[in-house]
Amino acid sequence: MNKKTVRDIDVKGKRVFCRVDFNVPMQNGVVTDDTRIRAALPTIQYLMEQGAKVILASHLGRPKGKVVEEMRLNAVAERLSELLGKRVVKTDEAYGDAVKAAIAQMNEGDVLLLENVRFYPGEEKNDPELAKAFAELADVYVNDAFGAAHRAHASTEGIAHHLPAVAGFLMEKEIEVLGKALSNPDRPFTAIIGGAKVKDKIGVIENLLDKVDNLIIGGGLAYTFVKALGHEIGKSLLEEDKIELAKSFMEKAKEKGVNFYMPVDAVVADDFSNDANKKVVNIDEIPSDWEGLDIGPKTRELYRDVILKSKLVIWNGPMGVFEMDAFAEGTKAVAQALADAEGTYTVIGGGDSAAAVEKFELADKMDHISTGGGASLEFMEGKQLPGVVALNDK
Ligand SMILES: Nc1ncnc2c1ncn2[C@@H]1O[C@H](COP(=O)(O)OP(=O)(O)O)[C@@H](O)[C@H]1O
Ligand SMILES: O=C(OP(=O)(O)O)[C@H](O)COP(=O)(O)O
Repeated sequence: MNKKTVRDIDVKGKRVFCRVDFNVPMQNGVVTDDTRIRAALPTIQYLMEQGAKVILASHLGRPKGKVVEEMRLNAVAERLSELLGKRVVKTDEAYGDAVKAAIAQMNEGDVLLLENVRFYPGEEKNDPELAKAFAELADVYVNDAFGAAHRAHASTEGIAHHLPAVAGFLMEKEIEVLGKALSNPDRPFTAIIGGAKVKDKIGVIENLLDKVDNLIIGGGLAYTFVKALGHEIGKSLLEEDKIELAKSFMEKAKEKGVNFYMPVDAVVADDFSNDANKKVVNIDEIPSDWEGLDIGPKTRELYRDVILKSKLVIWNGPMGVFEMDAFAEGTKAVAQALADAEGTYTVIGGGDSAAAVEKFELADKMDHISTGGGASLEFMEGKQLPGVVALNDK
């Protein structure tokens, strides 16, 4: 990565505004998954050890510029205090005089968490005044919020124009792993793209077709490709306006010598529910009033073989409706193949694929699980992430 990191600057005694992504799931005021908090610990602990005054900032949810009580960061501060074994001070605002006063009380190695930055309308508008108000709190800016790096907001982008601005360790690792995959991959390099909609994955398929040896398609979006081959897909998900695009992707794959893998069979159901009637059919035999909700057993075998023969695999998007146990087998089989693949570097794009490997308790078998769904998708589309671009070059 050609951006400066926390290693490149001296932070002793300095006030460090560190943007993290603590956008974590919560229920009844308790953090239910602290993965993103734990992922930021190396940077926070490093800053503490170096004698910085660590001022953390994050968004939570989408409060749309207003205070939403359930989206306060108090529970996050509590969980962070437990993980650090040190009390984290939490302010009720994210800038202004009260916050400045709290910061003035900090000693070297102390940690303070600001209130949800999205309580202010200027955050998502990247309002220069708000960026300045954040910058006034600190001497240095560190961005460790990979999950929000695709957002050009006041605390992820604007502030970087007012202070020395560097990446944290999580940001560095995410960019290096994904960056290496796209620029200098070990081969065979396989991408597995699933999920609901072709529309959401156009950019990533387009970009990856120039880079991969194998492209595996699954999930709801696969049915538009099946339709493009001329097969009936019953009530399966279809994006009529993307059929031509699906055809062009298959043609492009052929031209480029990319092996394009599609489901050869499917688990179809007579209703979109966990206890629907279901059966396995060949992909060209989907009955007219049934819908494909998972890849079938032959497809699972086929995909497993490709995965086991790869040196690098990137996975984004489930193979079926994995939230329902009846249609989780395909996604589980792919996760299991990744877990079993020895000598294969496995990268899980965030979002539902990360949720799936957690659900199947295979997370510790993966080499890298991205903390950003949208961010890793945009990165894989070949887009520049504003939160990274704004940091100081090496
Ligand atoms: N065959 C299918 N039919 C309908 N929905 C599906 C199918 N396969 C997967 N899905 C749904 O797609 C959703 C995930 O899609 P998406 O948001 O695009 O993935 P990601 O978050 O990994 O980018 C899941 O909720 C899953 O249930
Ligand atoms: O959870 C996030 O996105 P993700 O679910 O795509 O990983 C990030 O915190 C970004 O949140 P946002 O999509 O509300 O900007």
